Amino acid sequence: TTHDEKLINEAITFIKACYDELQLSEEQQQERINEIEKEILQTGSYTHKTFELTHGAKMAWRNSNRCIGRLLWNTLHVFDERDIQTADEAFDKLKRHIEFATNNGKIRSAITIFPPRMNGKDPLRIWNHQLVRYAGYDEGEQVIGDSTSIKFTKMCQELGWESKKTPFDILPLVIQEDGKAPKLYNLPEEMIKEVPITHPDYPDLKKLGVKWYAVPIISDMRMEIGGIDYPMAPFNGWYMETEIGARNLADEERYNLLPKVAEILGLDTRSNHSLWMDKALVELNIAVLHSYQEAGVTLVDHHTAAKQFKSFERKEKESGREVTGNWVWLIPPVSPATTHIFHKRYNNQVNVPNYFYQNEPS
Ligand code: HEM
Ligand SMILES: N=C(Nc1cccc(CNC[C@@H]2CCCN2)c1)c1cccs1
Repeated sequence: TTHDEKLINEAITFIKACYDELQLSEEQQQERINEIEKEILQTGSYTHKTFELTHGAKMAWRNSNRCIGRLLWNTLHVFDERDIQTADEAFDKLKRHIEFATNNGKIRSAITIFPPRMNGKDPLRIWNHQLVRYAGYDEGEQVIGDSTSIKFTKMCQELGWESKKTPFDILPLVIQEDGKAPKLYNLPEEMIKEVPITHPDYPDLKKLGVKWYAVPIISDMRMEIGGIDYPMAPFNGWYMETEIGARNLADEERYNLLPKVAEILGLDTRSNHSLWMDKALVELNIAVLHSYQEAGVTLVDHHTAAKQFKSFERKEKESGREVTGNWVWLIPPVSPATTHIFHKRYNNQVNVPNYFYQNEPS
């Protein structure tokens, strides 16, 4: 079938599912399908109405197989910013997103949707993986900061970015307009909430001078709804503690804190069977939970998150929808077998609307 026929079919599939869920009549559905068919045949594409875009973004979250946080899919705050055209205007909307989502620590899940891909071209693109993230510097024998940011940090420096080279330098936003040269935007420090990591029983942990940022905002994925691609649609939720305590701060290739935590705990790090690494790991995750609680920043522990996911499974069944999921990503990296997720299987079929990886912008 031609490009237009393929798009018409994808649009019809989406409108039927979306209008059924919103309990809109068959007539409204058929009328809208006719209207879209006409627009596609005349222009090669079609434009979502805001209510379709809003529900589509929620359906995309609900279909995200790797996400344990899907119980709240219908509470997503959607900002429709498809009339934004310049990088400067986009920067203003990204600052608004950060402030709305942070909400002084009572995090609100949100997505800001910028113009869709048209004729294979992206009107706007963010080059950052997340709106807030730490820089990484490869100083030969040692890495300073977040090793996953080394390549992006080098690119920022080539674009003229200067920094203090601490382990926690907040990266600038890199926003590209219409395939042109990308522009750098520094986020106001006061806008970025961070959490110092301390432990209720081990005061010495504070001496590590470790912190993490409050709100994870993914800015490099493509949202697909009814055959339309949205290459710039940053979305945030809140963290599950293991992401910070068992991966970002624990991985050898990241901040590699387990040996330091073990020393503070006075553990015997000479033998594996003392399980010192496991003890250090659990205490680091306890510290992360404690620190975000102290700072009044929303965070969920992996047991609560798993229980919420169980509720999501029940609610979806009641709604007559099959839950799809990616077991490998859904089990938490700490004590996975203590959750129900570990002991069952999930159909990893990828449905649309959904969020996908996309080619790096250039
Ligand atoms: C509200 C709190 C939320 C929690 C606690 C949560 C938790 C998680 C966790 C722990 C992961 C695995 C991340 C990793 O291992 O790197 C994940 C993946 C994912 N989440 Fe959620 N999530 C939340 C909200 C959201 C929202 C609002 C969206 C989108 C609207 C979303 C979409 C996704 C997607 C697309 C992935 C897969 C990312 C990838 O493939 O790299 N989540 N989520
Ligand atoms: N809690 C979150 N964590 C999350 C969700 C999606 C993607 C990511 C980043 N994942 C990429 C890293 C790097 C490879 C494996 N994990 C984190 C959320 C981020 C945005 C909304 S929820």
